[in-house]
Amino acid sequence: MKKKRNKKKMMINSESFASLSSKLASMMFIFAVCKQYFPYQLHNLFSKYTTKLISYFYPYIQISFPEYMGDRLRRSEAYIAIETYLSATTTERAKRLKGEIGRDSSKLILSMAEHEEITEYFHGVKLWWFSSSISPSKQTISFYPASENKRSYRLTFHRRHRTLINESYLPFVIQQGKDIGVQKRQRKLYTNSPNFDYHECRRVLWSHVPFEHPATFENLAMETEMKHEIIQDLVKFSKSKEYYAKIGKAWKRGYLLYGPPGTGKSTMIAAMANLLDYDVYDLELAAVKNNSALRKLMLETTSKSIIVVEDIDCSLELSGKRKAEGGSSEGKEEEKKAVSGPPDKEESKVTLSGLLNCIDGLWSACGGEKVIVFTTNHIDKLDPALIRRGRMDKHIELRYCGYEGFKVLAKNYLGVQSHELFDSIHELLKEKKMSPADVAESLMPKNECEDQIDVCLESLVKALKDCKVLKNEIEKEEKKAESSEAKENKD
Ligand SMILES: Nc1ncnc2c1ncn2[C@@H]1O[C@H](COP(=O)(O)OP(=O)(O)OP(=O)(O)O)[C@@H](O)[C@H]1O
Ligand SMILES: [Mg+2]
Repeated sequence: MKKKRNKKKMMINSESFASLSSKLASMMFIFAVCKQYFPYQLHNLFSKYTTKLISYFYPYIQISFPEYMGDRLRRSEAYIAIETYLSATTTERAKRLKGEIGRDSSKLILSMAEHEEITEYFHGVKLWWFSSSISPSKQTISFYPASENKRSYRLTFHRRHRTLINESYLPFVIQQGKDIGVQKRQRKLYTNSPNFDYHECRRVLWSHVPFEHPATFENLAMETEMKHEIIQDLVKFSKSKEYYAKIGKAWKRGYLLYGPPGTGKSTMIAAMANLLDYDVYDLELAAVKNNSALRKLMLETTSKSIIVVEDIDCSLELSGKRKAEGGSSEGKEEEKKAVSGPPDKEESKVTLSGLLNCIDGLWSACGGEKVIVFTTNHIDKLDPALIRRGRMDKHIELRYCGYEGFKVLAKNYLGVQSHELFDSIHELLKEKKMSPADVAESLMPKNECEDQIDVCLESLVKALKDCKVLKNEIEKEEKKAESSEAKENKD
C-alpha cells in the first residue's frame, strides 16, 4: 500500500516537474526573445550560459514547427498537418479555442488558441503541445502574410522517448493531419487560366472555384448493371495504391466517355468526382500554348483528382486533313495534329504525342491517384493511339434514354416509381431515340399545380410521339454527315 502511494507520489512529482520544466522553458524562451535588447557582449554570454543551464537541468526535448519556413512565402506543410491533427483530436481537451473559417472549407474550424497547452499520450508516453505566437518586434507593412504574428507549434517530450517520437509519433501525426485535411477540404473545380494565389503568394497555372455539382450515380439515368460496373471499377481503383505499386504501373486510370449530346457525359464526370471525393481539373487544350506548357499544367495537378478534356475531337485535329494528306512527313503530321488556337492569337501547338506523353509518359506518374477522362460525341474521329486500352482503360458509351434510365429520371424529377403511362413510354422509348437531357426537360415540373406528375408524363409521351427520328434514321444522318465532311476535306 505504502509502495503504491510512494509510486503515485513519484508520478505526480515527475508530472509536476515536467510541467514546471515546460514553464521554465517558456520563460527561457521569453528571455531569449528579450535578450536582443541587451548589449552585444552581454547577449552572447547570456545565450551561452542559458543554453548550457537548460540542457543540464532540463531532460525534455522541444521541437518547434513554425508556420512559415525559410522563404516565408509558403505555409509549412508540417505546420498545416499538425494544425489539422490538433484541431480534430484535441479541441475537446483544450480549454481555450479559436474559431475560423478554413481557407479550403466553408465550415467553422476550431483549433487551440494561442499560448494554449494540451497534453497527449502516445503508447503510454506523455507529451505536450504548445501553441505559440509572437508579435513582430517592429510594425511593418508587408504584402506577405508572414509579416503577421509568428505562429508555431511546440512539442515537448522526455528525451528518453526521442526515437519513439521521431520515428513513430511524428510520422503518425503528419499522416493523420494530411488525411483529415483531405476529408475536410472544400473540393475544387480548376480551369487552366493562370492566376495569382494570394494565400500561396505565387503565380499558379490553374484558377479554381468550389466544386459543388450535386450529381451522383444514384440520380444518373443509365442501365443499372453498367452503373454498378463503373462504380465498382472506380472504387477498386481508388483503393489500389499497393496493387499499382506492386505491378509497377503509375496509379492512374483513363476513361473515355462517348455518346450523343445530352446523354450525361459531363454529368457522369461530376458523379465520379462526388463518388471518389476528388477535385476536378477541366483542361481546355485549345488554351494551352505547347507541349511544355501542357506538362507544366499536369505537374501542378494534385493527387485525388480527375483531369478532364471535354470534346477531345474538337480539341485536337486528329482526322480530316491528316487522313486526306496521308503521305506527309512525320514532322508535318505533328503540326497538323496541333491544336488550332484562336486565329488572331498565338497558335496553340499541343501535339498528339505531347498529349500522349502527359497521359502515360514519365510525367504522368507524378502525384499518383489520378483519373483522366476524355469525352467525345464522335469516337470514330479519334486517333486509335489516343484511346487504345492502357491509355484510356475503360470506354463507356452513354446512350439515348432507355426505360431504366427513364425510371431513374421519373423518380428524381417527379418522385414516381410507377404510373399508368409508364408502359406506353416504355414502348415509345424502344423505337424513338431521345437523350436523357430531353427526357429530363419534359419531366421538369413547369408550375406549382397539383397534377404535375400527369402533366409531365403526358408531355413526355407527346414529345416522344412528335420525335420523328428513329434510331436507324439517326445513324443514316450521321453517316451522311461524315461522308460529306470527308469529301470536303479531300477537295
Ligand atoms: N444520364 C443522365 N442522367 C441524368 N441526367 C442527365 C443524363 N444525361 C443528361 N442529363 C441531364 O441533361 C443535362 C445535360 O447533360 P450533360 O451535360 O451531362 O450531357 P453531355 O453528354 O455532356 O452533353 P454534350 O455532349 O453536349 O457535352 C444535365 O444537366 C442533366 O441534367
Ligand atoms: Mg458535356
